[in-house]
Formats: sequence, structure tokens, C-alpha cells
Amino acid sequence: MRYDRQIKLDEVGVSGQEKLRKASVLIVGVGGLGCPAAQYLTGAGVGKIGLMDHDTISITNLHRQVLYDENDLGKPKALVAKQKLHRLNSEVELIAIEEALTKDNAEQLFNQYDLILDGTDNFETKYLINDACILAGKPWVYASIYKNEGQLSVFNYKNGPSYRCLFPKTTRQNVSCEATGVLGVVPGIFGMLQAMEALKIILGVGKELSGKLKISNLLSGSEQILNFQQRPEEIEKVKKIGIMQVRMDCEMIDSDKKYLDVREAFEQPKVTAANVIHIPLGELGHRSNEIPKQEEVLVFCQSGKRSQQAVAMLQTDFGFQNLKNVKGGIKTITNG
Ligand SMILES: Nc1ncnc2c1ncn2[C@@H]1O[C@H](COP(=O)(O)OP(=O)(O)OP(=O)(O)O)[C@@H](O)[C@H]1O
Repeated sequence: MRYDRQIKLDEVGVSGQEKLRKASVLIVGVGGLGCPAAQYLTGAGVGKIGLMDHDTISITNLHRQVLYDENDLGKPKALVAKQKLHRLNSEVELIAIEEALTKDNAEQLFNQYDLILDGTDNFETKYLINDACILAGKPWVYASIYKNEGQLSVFNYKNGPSYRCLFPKTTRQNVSCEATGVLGVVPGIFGMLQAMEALKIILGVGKELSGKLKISNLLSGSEQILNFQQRPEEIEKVKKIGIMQVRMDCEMIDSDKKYLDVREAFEQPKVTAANVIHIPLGELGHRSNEIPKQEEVLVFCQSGKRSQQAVAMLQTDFGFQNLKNVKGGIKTITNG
């Protein structure tokens, strides 16, 4: 009875409903994208749904994270999501995972699910999901939001193209909803589109977005679908090296600012933007005249240690007053 209205569809039927009941989906990030995706997958009767999020609910989440209400403030998202979804469909096995996805727990966790749905908001986690999916042999449904625009794709489906095939360059900058703002409807719609891709994959119907990137601007109404190819060398690299952790530095997002990179020339990742000056720590003594003195300069290295020394030295020995150390540095760590 519960599923009558979808069972009536030729694409579903009783056998499709059985497929849904036997399927399992892990939703990583139960925020603006993850909440609506979780609601529709639970409603549709997907047998097992993992809800993973290490965050707690804040008032600024409520305009778009539709599983939560004012009584939930301060509570863990994964737990509250599980409780709310259980009221919607008690036949679904719901598993709350109150942890962040990391390089250490990803692969083992992904092995327990058929499909991963990405509801996260940062590049580090998206690369992590990608690499762990390649290693565990699982497809994943991706979405990403920037202001009124969203992207949607399916990666690693039947060994198809991966996120690294589309975005091989990992030196990117995170931009959060907190920084840019977003109307709740935008992640809402994309979360639902993700649920649709997940249902198509589970049911084996329709045309899933493997090798295609859908980009829609919900303000202008424009929409495009880009085709992209597999880059076998990217996939082989992950298989050989394992999960390649990528760390972005949020302070790097501003193209209006000046940066000083005090790392050696061979250090990875290379930052080639025009507003970055490269002077290794050991050469600062005789090259300080290359650094602008009047405007603010953000100084960085790999971990934040050398840049701290550089700032101190440039201040005391050369009278710089507008330098700022980027704490934590910029890092791309491979475990290979
Ligand atoms: N590595 C991770 N493991 C598990 N959950 C993650 C991970 N990275 C991000 N998330 C979760 O993904 C969700 C993304 O939600 P959303 O983009 O709506 O933003 P938010 O972080 O909740 O809010 P805001 O950006 O406004 O502060 C968050 O709940 C966040 O905790």
C-alpha cells in the first residue's frame, strides 16, 4: 500500500520495489543537499540508509536543512535525521553515524553500502569520497552548489569516469554557504535530483549522469550538460597510491590579496596564481625587496611553521608591518 503510487510505474513495479528494499545508500553530509535526498530515499523504501555527519544543528541551517526544526538546535544532525526519518518510514533501516568521513574510515564504511550520495560542502571530502569509491568499487552521486547554481553528476558508475577525471587539478578553494549565501531551495532541488539519480541507478532505469555534468542556474533558468571523458591515469593513480588526501586553505580564496609562498620550488602543490610571490625561507634575507611593504601580504608554507618564522624575521629585520601568517599552511598530503 505504502508504495502503491510508485509501484504503478512501469519503471518500478513490484520487482523494482524489491530492488529498492534490498539496496543500501550512504549519505555523507546531512545538510542542505543530504536532508531532502534522505527524505525521498526513505519515502521510496530504500532498505538501508546510512546518515553520516559530525556536525550539530544551528539556527542558520533551518532555512534549508528541512529535516530539522527549532527544537533540534545544538543536537547532532545524524541522530536527529535518523529520528525524523524513522517517523516517515519505520521499514527502512536507518543508521546514524556521528563522525566525519576521513581517509581512515571511508573505504571500510563504503564497503557496507551499494551507493554513496555526497551531501558535503568541501573539496577535500569530495576527493576523499571519490578515491574511496574507486577503491571500494562503488558509484557515487555528486552535487555541488554555488549561490544560485548547482552541479550534478554520477561518478565511478560501472567503472565509468570519476571526479578526478572531471577535475584532475586539486588546487581549489572552498567557498561555503556561510561566505556566499544561498536560497534554501537551491540545495533542496539538487538534493532531490541526487535522490533521483540514486533511484535510477538502483532500479536500473533511465539515463544516469555518468560521464555528464549537469549545470543549472536556478535564477537565470539556464542549464547545460557537459560531456567528459575518463582519464584512466587518474583512476590508476588512486588504485596505486590509495586515498590521496587533499587539504585546501580557505584563506587562499581571495584573488584580490597578495601572498608570499616561502616553500622550496619543489614542494607540492605548486601555487601558480599571479598574486603569489615565491621566495624560499632561506632566500628572504636578500630578496625582501621583492615583497610589497604597503599592502597586506599573507605568508604561507606547508604547515604554517616556516611562514611564522618568515613573518617574525621580516618584521624585526626589515620592518614589515602588513604580513599575516596563514596558520596551518597549505597542504596536499599523499599517503603513497
Ligand atoms: N567529511 C565530512 N564527513 C561528514 N559530513 C561532512 C563532511 N564534510 C562536510 N560534512 C557535512 O556536510 C554538510 C553540508 O551541509 P551544508 O552545505 O548545508 O552546510 P553546513 O556546513 O551545514 O552550513 P554552513 O555552510 O551554512 O555553515 C554539513 O552538515 C557538514 O557537517
